[in-house]
Amino acid sequence: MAENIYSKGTKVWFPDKELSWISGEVTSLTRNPDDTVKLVFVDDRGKETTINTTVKEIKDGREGLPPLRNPPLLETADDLATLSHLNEPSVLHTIRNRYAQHSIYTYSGIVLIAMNPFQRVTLYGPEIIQAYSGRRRGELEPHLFAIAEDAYTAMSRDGTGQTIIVSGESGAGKTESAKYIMRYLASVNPPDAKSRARTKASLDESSEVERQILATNPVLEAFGNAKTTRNDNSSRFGKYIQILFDGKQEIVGARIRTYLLERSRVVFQPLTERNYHIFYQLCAGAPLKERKDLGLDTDITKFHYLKQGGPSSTPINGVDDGEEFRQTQTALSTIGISVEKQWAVFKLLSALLHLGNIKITSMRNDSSIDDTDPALQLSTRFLGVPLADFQEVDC
Ligand SMILES: Nc1ncnc2c1ncn2[C@@H]1O[C@H](COP(=O)(O)OP(=O)(O)OP(=O)(O)O)[C@@H](O)[C@H]1O
Repeated sequence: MAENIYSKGTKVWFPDKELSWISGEVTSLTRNPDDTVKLVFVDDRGKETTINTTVKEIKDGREGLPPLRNPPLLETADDLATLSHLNEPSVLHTIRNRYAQHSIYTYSGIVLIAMNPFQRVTLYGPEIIQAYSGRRRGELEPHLFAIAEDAYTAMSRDGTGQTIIVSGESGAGKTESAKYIMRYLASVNPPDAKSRARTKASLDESSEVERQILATNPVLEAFGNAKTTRNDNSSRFGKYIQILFDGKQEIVGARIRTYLLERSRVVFQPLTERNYHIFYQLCAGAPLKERKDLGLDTDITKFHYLKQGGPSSTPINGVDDGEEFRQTQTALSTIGISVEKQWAVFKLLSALLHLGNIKITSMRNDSSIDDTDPALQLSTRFLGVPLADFQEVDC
């Protein structure tokens, strides 16, 4: 019945140019004997809207009828699946209300929706890990740790692999969320341990393999993340991380597969954006001798491949590239890459930077590179390519 869906005082939503959606309510409903219905609404700006419809159209949910608003009690529900009216404005409004109360997570059935807080939040400490470990979903506030715990429990119980998919637009918080999930999994004890959650002290003493797994993050970010207009630390690749457990549910290793690295960024960056972090880290953090040997400079404007984003692209607010370089080196060592190999990689990166500085002179039907071009000499030396061979390559 029309009166059951819309009646005087029923709260609804209207589209709004400024706010996306604005609240309104039914101020009168007239049902005629021929089952036509006249609905009058007033929104929060005082604008009146009249809709002529029929009982059948209301029952069928005709397009164009304003979506219904939920009762206030449900408007901060921690699971969208419990909303009486599940429509776009109700979903957005509930998530917004929760965000205003500092609850950045909301469930939607088995899915966890995360709103990026864009600031440090005290939600991920060892005491919170302890609180979620061994608890069922729904016992505590929605959280990434509850999702990780669910996956861990299902794996232990059923002995089958579990998958957590993290998706969202650029800057939504996927990388951060995946790191917290990894940290959680690296921090919980197997189900038969005396205590499900580690104490703070034993959290600090995580095993070598757990530390190695967590150390993959700074490495992947140094080589695969860059500043973009949307995100200062944007992952320019997709990744599939497998965390491997033994029969006792203890972590024994990890496998990481990466996909579709944005390779073009190495040679070109749009205005305000940067190349991959590692290049800036290397220039800022290489010790004096190595910097000299590799022909690097702390002034990144000396390199064509680093300066195309313009002066506002670097440094990144709150990021010390030199310090990050040391952290990348430590992480590389933790995952077992020798210092010698690390410098072989850094030499290759330096070769790329010098390649970008080679001056190519175009002639009528040809082009040439001057033998004495220092960028040519350095890049070929670091790549181990004879200078003459390089000059002759047809592009
Ligand atoms: N849970 C969080 N707590 C605090 N800050 C966060 C959180 N999640 C994201 N951020 C902030 O938002 C920024 C962007 O997040 P993140 O890099 O995870 O996005 P993304 O979805 O992986 O983006 P991209 O697809 O561009 O890689 C982070 O650098 C961080 O500053």
